[in-house]
Amino acid sequence: MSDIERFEYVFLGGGKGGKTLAMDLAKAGKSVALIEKGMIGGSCINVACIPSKTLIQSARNAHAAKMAGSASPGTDMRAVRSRVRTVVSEMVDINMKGFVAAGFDLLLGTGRFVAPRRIEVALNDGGTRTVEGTHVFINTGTRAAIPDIPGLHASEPMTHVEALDTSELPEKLIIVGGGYIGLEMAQAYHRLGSTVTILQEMPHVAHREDVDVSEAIEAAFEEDGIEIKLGVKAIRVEGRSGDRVNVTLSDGTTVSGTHILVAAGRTPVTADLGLDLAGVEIDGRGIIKVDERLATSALNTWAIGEVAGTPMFTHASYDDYRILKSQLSGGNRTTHDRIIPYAMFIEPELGRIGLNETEAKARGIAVRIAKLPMAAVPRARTNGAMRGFMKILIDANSDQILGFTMLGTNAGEVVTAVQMAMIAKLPYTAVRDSIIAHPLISEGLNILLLNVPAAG
Ligand SMILES: Cc1cc2nc3c(=O)[nH]c(=O)nc-3n(C[C@H](O)[C@H](O)[C@H](O)COP(=O)(O)OP(=O)(O)OC[C@H]3O[C@@H](n4cnc5c(N)ncnc54)[C@H](O)[C@@H]3O)c2cc1C
Ligand SMILES: NC(=O)c1ccc[n+]([C@@H]2O[C@H](COP(=O)([O-])OP(=O)(O)OC[C@H]3O[C@@H](n4cnc5c(N)ncnc54)[C@H](O)[C@@H]3O)[C@@H](O)[C@H]2O)c1
Repeated sequence: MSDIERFEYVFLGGGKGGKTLAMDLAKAGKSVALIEKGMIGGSCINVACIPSKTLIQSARNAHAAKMAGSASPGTDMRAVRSRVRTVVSEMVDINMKGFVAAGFDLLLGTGRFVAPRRIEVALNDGGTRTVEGTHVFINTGTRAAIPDIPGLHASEPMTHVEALDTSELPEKLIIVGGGYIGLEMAQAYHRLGSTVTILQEMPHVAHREDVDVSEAIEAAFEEDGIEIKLGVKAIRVEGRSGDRVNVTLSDGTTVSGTHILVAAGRTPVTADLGLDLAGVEIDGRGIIKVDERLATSALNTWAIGEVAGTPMFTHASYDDYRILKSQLSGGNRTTHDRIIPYAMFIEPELGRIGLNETEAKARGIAVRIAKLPMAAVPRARTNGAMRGFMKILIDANSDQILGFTMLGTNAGEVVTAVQMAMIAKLPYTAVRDSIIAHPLISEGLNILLLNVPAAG
């Protein structure tokens, strides 16, 4: 074993929360090491949010040109990939500059615990280093889960990693999974010119949402020409992605395509970390067990982001950073009761903060509900974006806003406005009676909130 190098703080994996805390601590003069196997800035920047939102924007541009009546010259996937790569590499560069400016010790290689808070790193350019931290943070993320379907592995399916870095437009794309990645990629590739079929084993896509939301997404996608097969399991895959694939379904039918993309959830990156040697416990799914301070079962060993079971969003990993910063400096911020908003970047866009109807019912919370079709919002009409609706949940006995879901153009931004009202604990009437500029999409909130049933 190489000599042991000692640091006050060691980070295994450089995801959103970890890299941010590492930079903060290093800037404050602490001795810090960050071990990263290759993705400077983490998965969001390299293989997830940033390349996907860049690809989605290219697909939107192609769609808008088509809607405006421009002759469709066909997609130049080399140009699309080149744009994605440029945006990613610029952001990697910004991250690298931030790392250098912060001045922590960056170990490029794969880390593995060999003892509590001691990690051996197989360096990418050869050799090993062993580092030990007074505090250690695990921020290794997740990777695409490949369901155990006969023939699927052998078909060499794409995951988001390949789908976001290709110069080849699939002629007929089969997507396994109708969640975030499946839906975002399905619409993007359809707009770029692929024929797309989504296979979703649950009764609906976006299965964590209320059924009216899922059904509206299904209707919008089907109207656009994306095929969705609901409530079916793929039971066998034959062929190879990139050439020809045939998928046999549980209902006895077969779907054929040229490519297959798996978007069926995530597996935590914990299996090869030597966590048993570190005294760090995992649960049955391989997720690191943490308490509400993000402390693991081992002394001074913490976990951050998806590997700790934090909801799978960059802003949630970032909030883990806030929690750990607070914990290290004697504060008391925890994961308890935090409300995490999210947006799904499809059109119509999906955004949500707080409870939906299904969750309120399951928790026995009495609510008043108001719903407004996007067609009632003037700006949605001017934009030709009338699909979807807004839905708000108000406490039955007070005027507090408990949750807001929107399927419609700019949903993520409108959700943020509602989120601010919720943080300020404003009664819904304050938002209802506020002057919102005309014709913004947010103006729909004025109209929506007029429809809230009276209390009692
Ligand atoms: C296609 C896709 C699109 C997404 N879009 C969005 C979006 O629009 N908005 C949003 O909020 N979220 C989005 N997400 C989720 C978001 O990317 C993650 O929640 C976010 O990146 C947080 O990740 P993290 O902090 O848990 O770790 P990650 O960012 O995954 O970082 C883990 C790091 O650990 C490194 N690592 C792993 N093992 C080792 C080891 N043994 N040694 C050294 N290094 C190691 C990895 O290389 C990686 O850099 C998307 C995800 C995907 C897959
Ligand atoms: N806009 C965003 O913020 C964004 C974008 C992409 C990803 N993400 C994050 O990444 C996470 C992972 O995304 P994801 O799409 O892989 O997971 P997901 O959990 O969102 O969706 C996976 C879907 O696949 C289905 N499924 C699972 N196994 C299947 C099978 N064998 N056959 C057919 N369907 C199957 C599930 O029922 C589920 O609906 C998301 O939960 C989200 O938190 C966020």
